[in-house]
Amino acid sequence: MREYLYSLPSAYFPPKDTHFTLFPRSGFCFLPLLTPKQRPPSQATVHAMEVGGSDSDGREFKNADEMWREQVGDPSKKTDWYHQGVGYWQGVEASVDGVLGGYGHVNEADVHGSEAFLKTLLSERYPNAGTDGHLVALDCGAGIGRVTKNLLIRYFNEVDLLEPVSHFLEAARENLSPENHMSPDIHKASNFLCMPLQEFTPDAERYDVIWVQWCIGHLTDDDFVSFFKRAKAGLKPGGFFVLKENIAKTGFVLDNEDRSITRSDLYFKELFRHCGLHLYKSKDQRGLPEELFAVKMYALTTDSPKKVCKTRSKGQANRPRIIK
Ligand SMILES: C[S@@+](CC[C@H](N)C(=O)[O-])C[C@H]1O[C@@H](n2cnc3c(N)ncnc32)[C@H](O)[C@@H]1O
Repeated sequence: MREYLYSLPSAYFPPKDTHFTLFPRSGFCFLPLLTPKQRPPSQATVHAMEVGGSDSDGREFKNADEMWREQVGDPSKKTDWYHQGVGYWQGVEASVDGVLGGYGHVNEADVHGSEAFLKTLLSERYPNAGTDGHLVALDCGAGIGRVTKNLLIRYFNEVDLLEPVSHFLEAARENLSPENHMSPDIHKASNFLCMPLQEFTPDAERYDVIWVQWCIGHLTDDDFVSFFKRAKAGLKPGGFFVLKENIAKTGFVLDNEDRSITRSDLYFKELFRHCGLHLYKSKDQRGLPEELFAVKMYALTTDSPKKVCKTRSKGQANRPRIIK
């Protein structure tokens, strides 16, 4: 499986068919793309987590289980995993460019894509929000408050920010201070919570939307599932999650530098099932540079989608029937 791997090329001249790891943090990490011929048989017929993956040094794993056992197989390794993940971001400048791994220029496309998705969701699920609602959102792994400042604060009356890296959170507090944004009396950043997702439990039914963008890769599968299970209780009735993430073409890609994994669409869907969440809608983010991972937005609900009422087909409706 690994014969398509080549030694890492010059960082500045990636050969064709290489792939930046989502935010090529240091800018030195290129991962090979699988060509169609090299792809594993068919993910549809294989359990998503049984599909192999690779890491940023070109190592291949048989399946996710093998990778997780090696990375976080005992409690001290798991502590190291989270310590190194947060440690990585502690060394990053508190700026848009910093939280976007040197790709600050994708901010605009990202915000546009998110806004279109959010608007559709709000109009479908909160048609009266503009007139009689008081909407509250949670921005998870909020960094310097980029998503809140450019998007959430315009649609929600209150936004809470959760972020484990204190210098990012302090920058967010500054960026979102009442004098730095419009109409602070009706739209405000309320709580700044310095904490990682795996330790967080929200207040019951506080949020209409819980937004999780570009941070869930830091969580192990177990913590992913237990986070969403706890966070469900933090949603108001009718509320929903938005998860916006990088998508691996197949299986997963482990980033050895910042201790995160990029999961495939099928991998995510399997985790959603474990969380007891329903996929309400999803959308691909467009307009990002080609060398980056694909990015997808998922809207997830705790209630199952409404059953489609079966109407009789025209053929049946017009057919003579016995009057009972
Ligand atoms: C790529 S940045 C994205 C920041 C923000 N969501 C945005 O889109 O601008 C990743 C963020 O995840 C945060 N992070 C790392 N480990 C985390 C964890 N265990 N729980 C929550 N956030 C974490 C980092 O500190 C960093 O702010």
